[in-house]
Amino acid sequence: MSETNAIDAQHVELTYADGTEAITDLTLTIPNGELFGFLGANGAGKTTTIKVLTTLLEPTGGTVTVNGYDVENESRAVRESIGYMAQETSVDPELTARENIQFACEIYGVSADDRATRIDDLLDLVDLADVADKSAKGFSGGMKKRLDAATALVHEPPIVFLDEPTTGLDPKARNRLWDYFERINERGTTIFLTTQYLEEADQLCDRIGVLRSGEIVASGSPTELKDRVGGAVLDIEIADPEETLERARRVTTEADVFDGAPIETTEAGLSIRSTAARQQGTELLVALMDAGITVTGFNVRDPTLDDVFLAITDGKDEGTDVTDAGATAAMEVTR
Ligand SMILES: Nc1ncnc2c1ncn2[C@@H]1O[C@H](COP(=O)(O)OP(=O)(O)OP(=O)(O)O)[C@@H](O)[C@H]1O
Repeated sequence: MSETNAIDAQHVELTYADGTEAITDLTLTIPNGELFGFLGANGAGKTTTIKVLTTLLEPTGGTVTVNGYDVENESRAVRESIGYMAQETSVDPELTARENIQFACEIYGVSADDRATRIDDLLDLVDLADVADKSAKGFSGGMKKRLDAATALVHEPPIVFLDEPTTGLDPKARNRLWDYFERINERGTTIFLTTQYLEEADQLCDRIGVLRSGEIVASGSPTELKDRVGGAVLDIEIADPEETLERARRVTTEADVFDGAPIETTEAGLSIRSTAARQQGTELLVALMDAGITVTGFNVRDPTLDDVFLAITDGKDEGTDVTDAGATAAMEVTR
C-alpha cells in the first residue's frame, strides 16, 4: 500500500474503440484522507476517469495506482479496497434498509462476526436507524442515496468514489448527504467526488480538479482557484438596459480603468472581473454617470467557483498558471 497517496495517475490516456479520445493526458495525485472534487462540463471525461480508477476500463496509456495497487495488474486488489457509488442507485426496493446493507456485506465478504455491528454503525452514520426495518420502496430519493452510500462502505474501504451523488436531490436532502460525506471523510476515508454543482464542490472539497477534454486544466483548493481567476467581480446594473447597454459597454471600454479586463454583458447590465475591481470600480461609476447612464446597482464581490469554471471552460485561463505545472504547484500548496 502507498503510504501517502490514495490515487496516483500518471499521463493516463483512454481512447474508446471508436477512436474517441476521452482522456488525453491525465496526471493526478490524491493524498490519503483528501476530499477531492472532480469538475468538468458534460463530455469532459469524468465518468471515463472514474471507470479507469475503479478498474471498469483499462487505460490505453499511462499508469494508475489506487491504494498502491496497479489498476491493470492488480485490479482485484483495487476493487476490494474501494467503494463505488454509481450515478444510478443500486438499492433493492424490495429489501429493507438493513437487508440492503446485509446483502452488500455478503457480496463484499464481511465476516459474519462483524456484520451486525457494521450494519448498525452504518445505519446510524446515514441516519436511517429509525427506518432500518422498513422496505426501501417507500424511501425518498435522498434516503435511497444515503442507503446506497452506506452499502458502498460495508467493507470499510479507505477510498470511496461518488459519481454525481446528489444530482436530482432537493437542497435539504443534498445538505444531509453533504453532512454524511463530511462524516465519512472525518473518519479518514478518502473521497473522490464528481459533481455538477459548483456550490457542492466549494462547500465540501479540500481540493478540486477541473477537467477539460480529458486533461486537468486547473487544480487547487476552492479558495486558490477563486483567487486565481483574479481579484474581484464588479456587477453593474443600469436603468433601461435594452436601450442603454451598448452605450454603457462603450463607455466602460473607453474609460479603460481595468487594464483591458473582459467586459461581460448580463441581463441587467455589465460584469467585469478584474484585480482592480475594488479600487477602480468607483471611477467607472463616475464615467457612466458623466455619460448620462443611470446606474441602479453597483456591487463588488469575490469570484465564485462559477466564475472560475466559466473562465477555465472558456479557455480564458489558458496560458496562465492553470497548466499541469501550475496545477502541481497548487497541489503542493494545499498539502
Ligand atoms: N463507450 C463509449 N464509446 C465511445 N465514446 C464514449 C463512450 N463513453 C463516453 N464516450 C465519449 O467520451 C467522452 C467523455 O465522456 P464521459 O462520459 O467520460 O464524460 P463526462 O465528463 O462524464 O460527461 P457527463 O457529465 O455528460 O457524464 C465524450 O466525448 C463521450 O461522448
